[in-house]
Amino acid sequence: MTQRPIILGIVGDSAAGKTTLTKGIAQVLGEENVTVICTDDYHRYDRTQRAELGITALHPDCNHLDIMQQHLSLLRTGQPILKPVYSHKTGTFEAPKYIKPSQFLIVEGLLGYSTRGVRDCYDVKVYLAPPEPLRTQWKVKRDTQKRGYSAEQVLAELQKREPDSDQYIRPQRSWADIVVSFYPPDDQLQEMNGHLNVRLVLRPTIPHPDLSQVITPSNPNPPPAIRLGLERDMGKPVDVLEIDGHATNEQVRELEKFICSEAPHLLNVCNREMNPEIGRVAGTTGEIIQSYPLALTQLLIVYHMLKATTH
Ligand SMILES: Nc1ncnc2c1ncn2[C@@H]1O[C@H](COP(=O)(O)OP(=O)(O)O)[C@@H](O)[C@H]1O
Ligand SMILES: O=C(COP(=O)(O)O)[C@H](O)[C@H](O)COP(=O)(O)O
Repeated sequence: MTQRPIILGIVGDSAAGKTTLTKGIAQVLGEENVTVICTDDYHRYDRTQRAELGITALHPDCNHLDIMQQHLSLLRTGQPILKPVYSHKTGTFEAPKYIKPSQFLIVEGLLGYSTRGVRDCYDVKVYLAPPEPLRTQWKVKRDTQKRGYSAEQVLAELQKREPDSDQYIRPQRSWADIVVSFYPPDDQLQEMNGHLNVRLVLRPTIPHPDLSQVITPSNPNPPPAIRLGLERDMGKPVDVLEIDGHATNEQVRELEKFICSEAPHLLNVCNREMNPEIGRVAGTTGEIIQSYPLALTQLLIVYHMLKATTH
């Protein structure tokens, strides 16, 4: 049993859902067992300086990626760090914070997989890739409600950032063990967060549970609510698991039980009475999000984190 912290990376563009997923996973693992780090704290310039220099927060040069990597290497061996603190409220830096990692460490942010050295620090790597229209909707909502921007400012900022998103953020998808995309059914972009489907790209870079034992191919018309397929992602073969927001409790339970039976450490997590919270999480704007697709995504990620403790 390993003594060092198990490190989960959650990377994705701004408002892709990193903080929300992080919170859900920390809830499942027990918040007292989890340390969370947001790599926005490693921004090199504050908001005013970025505006003066005409650089976006997404550009590698706008972040102390070398220090971030040093810190992750220290945390990986259980050592403490003095982490910088960036405030989204004021757009400035605050006093650094002493951080000693607990049993699990979640590192979430924009550029977490941008160098080889930093990628080597994680046990499990997740990339969040909602469809761009949904991310825009999420970003406008959050940044107007929580960060004091107008909708016009957010849309203009997204446009300004697009070249950096394309060049530096999205390519990181290729390094992830699991790519998570929540998406609205039938491409309807309404406010239906409770019923979003999820598409999980499972790369063979970590050993996933053999889901083909429990999800068998069936008549595609109408498509079943839980589907498993073999596809290509960025040119490489991957398994793709899709769970619809309208999947029934019974269908979800079967998959949940199978994943739980594969990892004895998950027994506590899998007991719904002990974990009524599974799949329920407060979004960064305070709303309660509860869905089976989210619950199963959390469960699969936690499965890998707990498996990593036994290596
Ligand atoms: N899985 C989800 N289901 C529904 N809404 C979500 C989900 N993830 C994120 N959101 C919405 O998107 C907003 C931005 O998400 P957040 O977690 O703050 O993104 P990030 O940390 O990547 O910038 C949240 O305030 C929430 O309203
Ligand atoms: O893109 C992000 C990252 O945060 P998140 O991934 O949570 O959206 C922020 O906009 C920058 O950190 C700049 O900060 P600010 O908006 O405070 O200038």
